[in-house]
Amino acid sequence: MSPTPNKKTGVPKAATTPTAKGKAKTPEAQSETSKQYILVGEQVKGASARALSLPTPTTSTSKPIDTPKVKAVTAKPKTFDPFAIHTIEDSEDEASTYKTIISQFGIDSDNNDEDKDSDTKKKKSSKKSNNVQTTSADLNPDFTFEFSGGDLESSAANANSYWDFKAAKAAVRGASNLADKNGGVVKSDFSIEDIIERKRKEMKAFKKNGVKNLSAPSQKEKQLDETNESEEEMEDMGDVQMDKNGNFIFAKSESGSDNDENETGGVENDTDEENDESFDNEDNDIESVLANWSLDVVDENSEDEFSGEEDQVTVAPKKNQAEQNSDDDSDSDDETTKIQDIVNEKRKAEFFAPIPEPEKADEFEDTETFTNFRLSRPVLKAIADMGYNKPTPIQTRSIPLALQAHDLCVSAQTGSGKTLAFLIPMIERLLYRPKATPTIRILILVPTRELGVQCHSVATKLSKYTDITWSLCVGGLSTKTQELELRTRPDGVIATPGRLIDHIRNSQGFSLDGIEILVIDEADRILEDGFADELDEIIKSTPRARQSMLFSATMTDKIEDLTKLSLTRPIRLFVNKSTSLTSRLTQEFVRVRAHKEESKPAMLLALCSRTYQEEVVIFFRSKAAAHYMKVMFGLCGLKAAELHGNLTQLQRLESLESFRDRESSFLLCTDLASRGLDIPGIKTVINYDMPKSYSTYVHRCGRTARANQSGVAVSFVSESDRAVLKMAMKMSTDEVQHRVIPSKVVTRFESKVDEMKEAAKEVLIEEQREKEIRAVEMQIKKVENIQEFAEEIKNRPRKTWFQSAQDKEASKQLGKDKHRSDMGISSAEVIRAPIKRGKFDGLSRHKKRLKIAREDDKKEIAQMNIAAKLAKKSSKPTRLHTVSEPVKTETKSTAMQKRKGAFSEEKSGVRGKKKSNGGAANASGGQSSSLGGVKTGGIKKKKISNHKFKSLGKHKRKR
Ligand SMILES: Nc1ncnc2c1ncn2[C@@H]1O[C@H](COP(=O)(O)OP(=O)(O)OP(=O)(O)O)[C@@H](O)[C@H]1O
Repeated sequence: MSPTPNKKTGVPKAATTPTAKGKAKTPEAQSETSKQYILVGEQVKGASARALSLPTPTTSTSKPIDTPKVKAVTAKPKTFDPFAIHTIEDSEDEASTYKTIISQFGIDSDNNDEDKDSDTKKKKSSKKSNNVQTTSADLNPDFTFEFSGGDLESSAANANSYWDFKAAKAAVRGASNLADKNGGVVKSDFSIEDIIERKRKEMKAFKKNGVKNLSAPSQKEKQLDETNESEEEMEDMGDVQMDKNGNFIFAKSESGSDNDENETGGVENDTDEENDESFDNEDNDIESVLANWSLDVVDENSEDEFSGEEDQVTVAPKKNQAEQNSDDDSDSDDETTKIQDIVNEKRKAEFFAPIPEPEKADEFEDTETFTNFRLSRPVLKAIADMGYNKPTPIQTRSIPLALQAHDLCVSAQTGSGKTLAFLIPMIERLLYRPKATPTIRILILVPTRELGVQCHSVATKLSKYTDITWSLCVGGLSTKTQELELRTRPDGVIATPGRLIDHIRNSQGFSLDGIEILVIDEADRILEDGFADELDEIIKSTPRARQSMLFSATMTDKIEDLTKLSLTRPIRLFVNKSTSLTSRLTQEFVRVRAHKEESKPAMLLALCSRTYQEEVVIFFRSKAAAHYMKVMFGLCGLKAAELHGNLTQLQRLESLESFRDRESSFLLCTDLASRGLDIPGIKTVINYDMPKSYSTYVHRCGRTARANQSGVAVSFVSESDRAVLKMAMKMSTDEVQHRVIPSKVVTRFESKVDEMKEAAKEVLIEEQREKEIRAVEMQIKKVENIQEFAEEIKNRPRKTWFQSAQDKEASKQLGKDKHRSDMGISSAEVIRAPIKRGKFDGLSRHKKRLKIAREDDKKEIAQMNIAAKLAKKSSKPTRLHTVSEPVKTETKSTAMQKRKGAFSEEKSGVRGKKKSNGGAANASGGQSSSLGGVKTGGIKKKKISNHKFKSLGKHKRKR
């Protein structure tokens, strides 16, 4: 059986062509296709050109891969929905079939977890082995990958343990001390919960008896009370300020925003500048959209019209397509856009490789199981253990291409399974690595620590039956532990950019020279300004001949951004429109009128106490607001966890754990949690503050309605949020809903909030004191340590930092600026002036050249557009008097020409003649000629003024 080569690529079709639906292959056939698969790898052009040791799964002995025997499940149940939740009732028959297979072939049943662990341990101890078969010796040689994805009970269990915090928690800085304190369990030693609970009880007692049941203040508190006697009327508590009436003021400045959560000191922000601009332009249109909402019928201010207790939910009318198009048309210059599109498409066609033929056809849409990818047995078994039976569309498309070592640029909806789409092929390829010298071959970059923890957890699970090792290098975890781990040269490293650079610079012997596959998850985020310097440094440290894969739900295909990554003819796989949300998501909007902004806490409490009571993620624009609401929720008796950059790493992990384990019903967070986090079962996302960019909105909403589940996204929309609202309505394929919380209810909750204000203030003050005490204790401990280990500290090699303090501040500032613009914080609210950065600051020569080239390209496109416009203009019949009319607009380049003196003047005169004679500016050089021709009247005026300036000194000119 010889593979049929693909006409274009020479790649044998058999390698990527799935078997017919439901058909299982005999072991012989499987082994045959495995042989073909090896051939495929050898023939892949890009792969061989890069001379990787991982391009395709092949052993050093060139033995055919020992692929699993696929046993046909004869009575194949109805077509499988990959995401369907299998209940015992609907799958009883299937379950019995599987159980027979399980007992027959020794696949782990639910009580076999320990065995699995011991299997893994065994494998770890025999890691030095040089052959993939050695690992599979630990496995049942008769393992069968069944179509339904294995033991259903264990899949359900696995679904809940997608996240595993144990490793991360154990690696948290100083975790061992905490474990000692807490009897072996790693737990943070300070929690605000106790303070809130105490205050809540006091409030209750006060309400009941009219007496404030104050607990006796501790000695430390007494001391602090004395020192704080001279407190100012306005208390500054870091993020939250309080006026003398006890009202909290959330600083709109950067102090409250979650600016330092990513590993660079940048912010969790979103670059969608183009969209932002168009939002601004469209601002007026939204009036009509809002007016169309049944606000005339239901007004939260009018009690008579709506005096019931239930929220009213109505459908917000959507403009029809024609109206939408006409709106869009009026916003943009048709001709210019068309030309831009053509130019862009041309550049993209040159930059991206065409999708190889087999993937073009929809044949993979029907891929029944993971076996069709010819994956090795250990990988298939791990997939089955995790409960996955059918690849999602993005997995179907990207796995075969990734296995063939192509560079990929992938965009697919949130929750569509992108993590497995890159992990499966990487693990498969790692199985065939040369093992003589351990090398770090894979690098996965993620923007946030939590995403790193999650990805590490999935990678570890998928590698369960292999000897592949992973290391997690993210901020907040012990650098020492990571350093030791990196010395063992794990096969793959999952890292946040900042921590990775710290290791590149300071961990002895650590380098990225051996990297063969680079994956950037949430790539559009990492390509943003906040990470620019880090990314440059990382890319420089990895070999050019590597495979690179970029993934995101809002992936950019802007070539300007992608060139930074030195990709090799990447394939663009955009499975869904990158800005569209799943149709299983219901979008609701709650209008917040300008004078009702201060009612938002009450509205949120009303919503969470009455309507959305469980598995709710709430996004705030600042850490301070999230924390304050956490106190309010606590005082109301609602169990809420918080997740933002003001918490320690351990607290962050604990929050996630408590939310994941349903100990807390609400997760109050900043955009730190907006990307990538996969917590099964989230039912609702609430945008307490609407983000300013639509792509952030997409990522936030994407925390629910994942993996074929449905969900609701509720957003509070203020006057200033109209742009995103309009975009959301435009992009939504379904109707969006308008929710009105009755004013009676809001008023009731407002008085509750008023009642709690004093208690909340006390909680925050108490917390602040606790923190101060701890800070002093830490300081004392630090001094003691310095004294005790002075000699050792002196002898340590000096750490070098990627950025000087000034640089760090500058890039932080950049990020903050971006965050402010994303969150719509006006410059008037900004306290510090932004630090200016030179255009080419921190860029290598190569990068500088690229940037210049890109700018040149931009200029060229702009000039072409102008030329086209003028050509269009000149083709129109001209009114006689227009010839002598002065021209209002002028481009920079013509102004420059004019400054060049007599020669250029003469030239422009000639051009002017050309124009008036010929009329139409021809394409070749027509651009400047047409410009010169039209603007004769204007030139003279401008020229005089230029001369006037020239005769002045530089400083005078400025004035
Ligand atoms: N083949 C599959 N069958 C069933 N469930 C799957 C499959 N692949 C992934 N999943 C599940 O889908 C969920 C979402 O996966 P994942 O986190 O990879 O999504 P994503 O596309 O990366 O989302 P985001 O864009 O938000 O990062 C996970 O809970 C995962 O367990």
